[in-house]
Amino acid sequence: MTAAPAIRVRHLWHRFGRFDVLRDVSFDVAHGEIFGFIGPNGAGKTTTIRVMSTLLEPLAGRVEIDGYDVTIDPDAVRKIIGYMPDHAGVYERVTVREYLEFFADAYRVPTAGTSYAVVDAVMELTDLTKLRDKLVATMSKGMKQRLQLARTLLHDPKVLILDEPASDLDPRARIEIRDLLVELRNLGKTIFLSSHILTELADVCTSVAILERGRLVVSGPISEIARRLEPQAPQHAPAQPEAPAPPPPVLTRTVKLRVLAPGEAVAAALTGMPGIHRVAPGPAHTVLVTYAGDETMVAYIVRALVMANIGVSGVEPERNELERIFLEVTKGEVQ
Ligand SMILES: Nc1ncnc2c1ncn2[C@@H]1O[C@H](COP(=O)(O)OP(=O)(O)OP(=O)(O)O)[C@@H](O)[C@H]1O
Repeated sequence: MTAAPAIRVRHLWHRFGRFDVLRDVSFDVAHGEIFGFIGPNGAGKTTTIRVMSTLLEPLAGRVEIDGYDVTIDPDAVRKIIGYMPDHAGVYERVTVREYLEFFADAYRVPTAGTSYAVVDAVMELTDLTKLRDKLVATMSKGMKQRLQLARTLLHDPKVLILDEPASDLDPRARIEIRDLLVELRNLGKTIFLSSHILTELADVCTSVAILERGRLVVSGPISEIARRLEPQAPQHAPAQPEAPAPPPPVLTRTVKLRVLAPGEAVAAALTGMPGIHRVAPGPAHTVLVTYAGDETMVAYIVRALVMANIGVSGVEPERNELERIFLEVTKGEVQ
């Protein structure tokens, strides 16, 4: 493994006409990550991806894939990446197998004569073996998306760059793509994916970069960003103010608990516990507990309930970490 990150973007600028589409974008993607590149429509995600995939020369800045500069060494980059554009068409009048054999030849993948073992392996991995003789034209959108992903895997790329891989998919197809991405990561691939819908693949991402109007708002591992956004204790006692200063805003989280007792019993058990802000009924016989603090508070809450003889059968954050980060760092242009 090289010392260089899988993807390194430095001070990337791009302009279409007089419009700055990317403005000083910098971030790193470590090897083995599933990295979510998130931003609203028009934020500049596809433009960044096209630069990373050697399809567009940046106006300024530098992008490296596994240490290779996309402008200086595009051929080396193309061998390392598997790029799946958004809304790419597929050839319709061929079978799944014919489609993949065609691209295996186009990529000059060694095929051991006409046996195309690599196509078999990729179909197996992407769960397309059963559909091998199916005409592409008759496949659902989700299946076609899987076929596209299979195509990007034929030359065994180290880094997958997927532009909106789950857009327009129904929930089942989305889950299937998500599971496949996790499997690919377990095989050692680095996966860079973009999305304008926050919740789409958020739960599989290990790190994210959030782009808004061509500028990077935040990037890094989700847990680290969340920690950075934790309210900090004041460093110094404030000088004696004339009038009492308004209290600083307290950032809170809400956890949804499934409990084997009425909500009033939960409220009674948690009343007076430091950090608890609110206990309210939640959907479908759950209780929403709002608290200040980090995840250890959840452990204290559960312990307090168990000590009060209240069984807890489920614990889930009302909003996942990424959604919380999003709401705090963006200006509200994201779904
Ligand atoms: N070839 C082009 N010529 C002129 N303007 C362009 C071109 N490509 C993109 N743009 C503009 O650049 C901005 C960023 O586009 P880009 O496609 O990178 O955004 P995006 O974040 O991928 O959005 P989406 O989620 O809609 O795909 C948009 O305002 C878009 O209209």
